[in-house]
Amino acid sequence: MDVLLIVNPISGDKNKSNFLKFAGQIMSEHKLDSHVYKTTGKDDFKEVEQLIKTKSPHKVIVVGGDGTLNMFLDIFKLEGSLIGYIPMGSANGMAEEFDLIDSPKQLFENYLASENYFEVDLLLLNQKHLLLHLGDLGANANLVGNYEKDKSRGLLTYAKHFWSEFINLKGFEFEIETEENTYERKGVMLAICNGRKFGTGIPLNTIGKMNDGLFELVIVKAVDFSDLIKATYSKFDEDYEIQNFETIQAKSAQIKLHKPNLLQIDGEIIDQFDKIQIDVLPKALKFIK
Ligand SMILES: Nc1ncnc2c1ncn2[C@@H]1O[C@H](COP(=O)(O)OP(=O)(O)OP(=O)(O)O)[C@@H](O)[C@H]1O
Repeated sequence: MDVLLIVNPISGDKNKSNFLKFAGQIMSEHKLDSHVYKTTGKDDFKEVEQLIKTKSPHKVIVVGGDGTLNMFLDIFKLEGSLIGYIPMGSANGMAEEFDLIDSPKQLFENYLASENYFEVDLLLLNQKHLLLHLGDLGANANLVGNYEKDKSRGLLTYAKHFWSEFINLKGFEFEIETEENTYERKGVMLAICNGRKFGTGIPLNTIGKMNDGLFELVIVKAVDFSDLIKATYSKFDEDYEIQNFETIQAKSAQIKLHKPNLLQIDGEIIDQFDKIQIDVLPKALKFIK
């Protein structure tokens, strides 16, 4: 198969029917052997795994938020298709990271036309969970968790949970052991970064590269948390705003928490953990450029 197009119909509350019509037309004009898979939120991994294993698509183009891309990492990494990502979620950290500024239609045409790609590392957490972009423990994960549980969506609901988390910021203690050192620390958030920027464009660290075989752990203390908010308004001034965050770069690490804490990966809540082993899977994915 030439192209498998995976679309999350609900991501970002965005209507994708125009885009789908356009994509269908272009693919039939080019006489491409293609298939469109719309996610349902149930058994998507199995369905896509089956499609990829039986049809071996040359390119897989994913339309949705970071969470949609994350759903299929395990199969993408095994089968080695070229991946095109079209951001249409509510928060699109990967779009910021890859600087995807073209419209969805333009991106789709670019991906069909190009055979060039760049390779990207993945992080493996506790031998089980794949992280493409950013994960964290503490304040932000709690915020994502409370937002997900809320029946209402949208910016106002997000703001409500943001303030309740911000007013009740709770520090937690943890130990980080890397190949080189052991660190005893306390913070309100511990970020695990393959990339550098939140979906809003807020940079968490300035040294991360997604293909260097390394990751960054960023410790955010209560006083620094307000910097994160300030940084929202000055996202172009990376070096100035985030100079306070302690950043530990490593090839592998183990985090031990004194008490279990909620972990979010690429915007999705995973579970509570008191121990997290982090390893890098170097150059595990091929993204079309
Ligand atoms: N048809 C569907 N109905 C409901 N949920 C779905 C559907 N398809 C996918 N999902 C869910 O969508 C999530 C991924 O959404 P993604 O993060 O890409 O978009 P988003 O709009 O940015 O999300 P959010 O608003 O939660 O941040 C996954 O948890 C997946 O299970």
